[in-house]
Amino acid sequence: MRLDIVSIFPDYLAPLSLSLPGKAIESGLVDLRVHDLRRWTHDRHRTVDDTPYGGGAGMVMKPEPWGEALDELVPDAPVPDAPVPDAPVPAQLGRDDELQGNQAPDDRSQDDRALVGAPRLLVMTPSGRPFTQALAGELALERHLVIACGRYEGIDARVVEHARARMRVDEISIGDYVLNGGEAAALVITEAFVRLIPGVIGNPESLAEESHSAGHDGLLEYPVYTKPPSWRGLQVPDILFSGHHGEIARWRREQAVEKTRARRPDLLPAELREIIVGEATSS
Ligand SMILES: COc1ccc2nc(C(=O)O)sc2c1
Repeated sequence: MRLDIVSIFPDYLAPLSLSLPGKAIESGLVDLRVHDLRRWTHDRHRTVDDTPYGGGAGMVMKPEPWGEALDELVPDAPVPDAPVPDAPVPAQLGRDDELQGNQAPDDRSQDDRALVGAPRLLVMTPSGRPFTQALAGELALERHLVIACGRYEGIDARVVEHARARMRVDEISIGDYVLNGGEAAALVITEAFVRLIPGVIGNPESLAEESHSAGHDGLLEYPVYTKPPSWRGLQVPDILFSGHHGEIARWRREQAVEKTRARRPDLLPAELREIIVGEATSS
């Protein structure tokens, strides 16, 4: 995968050279290129923003630098008409695939598979669609991603409008809170999808039982323990010493369901949602 990230604070993306993303880059699985948006400015002050039309507080990112950046990073290559080689199946898709009826890539139509090879622009914005594990699984399949990190009050809307005419564009948010710019969000989504690229994590099985993974029905993870067996008067649950793998798996599933029910009932599979009949009929 080629990954271009454009920001006015390129140093903010330095942590991507550490840990897992760093290993993915060293191994050549990810070709990361971080760019300073000001490279595509031509005035003495390297201006990237201006006052908003219609008034209002703050500044808006000018369209020209972004337009020139995308022209350079995503030349107008036609969508590949050659058959797309088998796309690597993602280590996992998230639960909201079931909710949204998404198919695993091997069920994609030929057109969809052809698009997998076309560049995809991700614009980080608080008004974007929520980033999910399912989307992370999709992005792990892409060959060329460009991530645009907004700042100030956002990027002139014509940048996305123009880009949509020539590439796939997703406006994405990592959550319902306010950041100062898209760089932190870019770090988060990059960590989430790079680890799903086949070959990045040594043991893909470790992905199967993570929170939000389809292999775990999208449930939250069960509690984990390691040595010592007793720590500050707190014991490891006896079941984990039993050696009964079936019983241990059952206990872990129960723990995951209860944790999900308590913290994220919205993630519970329909068949596990409690129907409290008594209360419903007493009135
Ligand atoms: C102006 O640029 C911003 C500002 C806030 C923000 N918040 C994001 C989020 O994903 O929550 S992306 C993003 C970009």
